[in-house]
Amino acid sequence: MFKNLNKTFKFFLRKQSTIYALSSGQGKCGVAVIRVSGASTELALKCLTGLTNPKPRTAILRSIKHPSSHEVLDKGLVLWFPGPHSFTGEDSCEFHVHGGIAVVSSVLNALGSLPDCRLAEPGEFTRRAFHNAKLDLTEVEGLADLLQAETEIQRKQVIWSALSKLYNRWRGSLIKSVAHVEAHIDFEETETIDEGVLDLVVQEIQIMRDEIRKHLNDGRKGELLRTGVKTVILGAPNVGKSSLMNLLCKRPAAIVTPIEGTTRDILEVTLNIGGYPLVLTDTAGLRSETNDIIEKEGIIRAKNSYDCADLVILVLDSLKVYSWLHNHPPSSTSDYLKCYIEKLGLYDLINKECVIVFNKSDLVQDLLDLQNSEIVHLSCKSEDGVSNLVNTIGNKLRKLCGEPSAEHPSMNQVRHRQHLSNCLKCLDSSLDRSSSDTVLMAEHLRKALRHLGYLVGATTTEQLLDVIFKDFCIGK
Ligand SMILES: Nc1nc2c(ncn2[C@@H]2O[C@H](COP(=O)(O)OP(=O)(O)OP(=O)(O)O)[C@@H](O)[C@H]2O)c(=O)[nH]1
Ligand SMILES: [K+]
Ligand SMILES: [Mg+2]
Repeated sequence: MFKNLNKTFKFFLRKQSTIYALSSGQGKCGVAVIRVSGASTELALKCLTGLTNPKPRTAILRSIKHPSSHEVLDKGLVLWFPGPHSFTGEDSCEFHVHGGIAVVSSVLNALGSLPDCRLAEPGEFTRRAFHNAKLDLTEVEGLADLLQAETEIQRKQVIWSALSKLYNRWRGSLIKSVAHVEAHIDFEETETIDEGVLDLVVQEIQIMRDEIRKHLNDGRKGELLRTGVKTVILGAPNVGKSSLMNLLCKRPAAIVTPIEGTTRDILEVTLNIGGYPLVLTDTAGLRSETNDIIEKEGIIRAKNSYDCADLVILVLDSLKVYSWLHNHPPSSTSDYLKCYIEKLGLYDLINKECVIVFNKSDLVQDLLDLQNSEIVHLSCKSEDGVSNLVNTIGNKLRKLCGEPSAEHPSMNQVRHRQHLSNCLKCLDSSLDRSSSDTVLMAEHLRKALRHLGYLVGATTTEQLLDVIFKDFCIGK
């Protein structure tokens, strides 16, 4: 078996060429960083800069020349990171050159002229770091998220090391449990094993199962933070939905006119409110009395967005509320709201997170008494009430996404949820006390372990052997 492993490993080494790429942003910039990784890195350094035996991790100013024409391409800083103490785990180096397009492409071409050197594929540096056990899968995902994180809280949530630590702790404890159950099975007859071992395993599995269950019940907080909270603006025609959208995104994204039924298509903008990512959708005004087929289609689309929304911003026209109240004494604003929601056909609104906006407050004399923190007065015209609206939305977002912290990392990947749910199912089966079959229990635990392994991208056989040898001193 080891012989085969060695062969595979050598094959892998032979296949690995040295890769290079521009790792700072594309286009004109002050300094560009070109990264090289792989076995021929040292050779590349020597051919381009004449350096032999450079001091590791130290910036050295050198002329960078083409290896065959010896033409000076640029003068820049060069850094050498011998493996395994580099990002990828391989020998690596960096060229910090002037950021012009011509300079960058001439250095890339020079590297390309060396044997075994080729341009890196997207993500290849990270993939090599993963292969060399510099990062586990959750950390790789974390790095990708970090590069994409647009808002402050998203950045905070990219606490992949915390997630990775948590998953690896579960995995470590499960590896131990599997090893203990297997040893129990193997040594049952010889009575060299303590009976209490099995009870301890059951206890540990119960604790882990509860922890994973709690982690899974986080209300999709991490995922929301990663993909953005789907927020839909809804209301009757002409109440000012598109005006509200434009006000929040600070540009005339949607068409606003005094004509009812202006908006038909779904319009989406991405926003950052209080550090939380938001995908805001403007929709067609909801009404049943229209014969316009385009508007009808718009209303169907609005209802569809409502169905998959995480947050609803319900907009009303204050002037209409005012006159309705005048004509229907002694009704209250909450009576109006009930009728309004019913008329729009939003029966299950109660099950959604919702912010209610009484718009066009500039048109009424006295503000209506609302007595509800989820309702805000607003005038899109005078912009009165905007900060109150933003705060109210911000509170909702905090409720939906939570405040991620390193102590309570939340799941940010659908993939994590799948593997963890599968793992949980297996743990439940392993604890099914109706059968006292330890062989079956071990089988369920091994399956659970496999799912945690998929999660962090690791195999388990060797670690299992480690525990078996360490904990039981087999062959002593
Ligand atoms: N006085 C006043 N007028 C407003 C306010 N907000 C919007 N309006 C006006 O109300 C009219 C309708 O605004 P829109 O933003 O197009 O309303 P809508 O809800 O998107 O309309 P539809 O897309 O047709 O359903 C426009 O003439 C706006 O200028 C406000 O706060 N005060
Ligand atoms: K309109
Ligand atoms: Mg509109």
